[in-house]
Amino acid sequence: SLSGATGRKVIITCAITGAIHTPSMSPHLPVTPEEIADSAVAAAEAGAAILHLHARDPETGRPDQSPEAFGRFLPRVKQRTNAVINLTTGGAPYMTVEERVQPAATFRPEVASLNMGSMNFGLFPMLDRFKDFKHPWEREALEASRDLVFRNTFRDIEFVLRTLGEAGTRFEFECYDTAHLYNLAHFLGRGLVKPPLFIQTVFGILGGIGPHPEDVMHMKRTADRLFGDQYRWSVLGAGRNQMPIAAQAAAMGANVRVGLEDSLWIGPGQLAESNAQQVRKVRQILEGLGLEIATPDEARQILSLKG
Ligand SMILES: C[C@H](N)CC(=O)CC(=O)O
Ligand SMILES: [Zn+2]
Repeated sequence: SLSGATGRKVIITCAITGAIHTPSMSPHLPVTPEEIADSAVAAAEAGAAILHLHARDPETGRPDQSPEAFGRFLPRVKQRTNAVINLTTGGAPYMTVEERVQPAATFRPEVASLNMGSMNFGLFPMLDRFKDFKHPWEREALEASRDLVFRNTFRDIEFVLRTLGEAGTRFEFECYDTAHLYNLAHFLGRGLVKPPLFIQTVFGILGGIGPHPEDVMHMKRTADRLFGDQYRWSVLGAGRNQMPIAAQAAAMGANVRVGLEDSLWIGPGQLAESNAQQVRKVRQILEGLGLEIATPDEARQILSLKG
């Protein structure tokens, strides 16, 4: 059964590389198609049921949202694991929604991320922590985030829902604040999204809600009120908040997301050596709470995925 002998089955999502962190920040950030594929498979072997994937230019590490870039590692990942594939439609926050939707429209994954509102996306504070950059685009991207609006209008969101929904792709609804939960409720009210809703509440990104335990409570209370049992809750904490947020929320019934997309760390001032290392750490925390890890097929059942 999905609620194991001792505890509930918890879905671990691992976000392998993302588009926020840059290669000079950590030698362990997967950049090339080989690195992304190997890291994804290792994360699945460590216990991740869902793999959230972005692509990068192998030379510069710059985010690359072209279907070709995803095609360089996806077949290899699918050959080596039956983990659920979750392709980003967020891309990098400065890309257009037409560009951002291309990989998922091409590969029709079981899951695609969907950002539920427009927001400031403050990456520039990382310039206080990281000083030396190999590639000029790295510092430029962080600096540019002072003026950056991550655009996700109601028309953009509807466009992604219609473009991908037709192919049976379901969504990881990225909610960075309570407003985004209300936006999701709006689309539920219009029948444009179907329960169970996989809601990924995001904590600690500058421009979104903070990482305080009361912020976690506030997002959960709001989601419970708006969606009742029609949603499956998951949390991600950015940076140093990753494991504390996972621990608190898992004890309250949440699924969890880890990965180098969301945090480069494994401990205070200690860079994580791999995505799998973060999966093993969060797994330890979850099993310490008496919880069991969901397999990919159990995750498909919990989230009603097309499989
Ligand atoms: C905070 C995360 N970067 C949220 C994210 O993963 C967005 C996406 O890819 O669509
Ligand atoms: Zn992402």
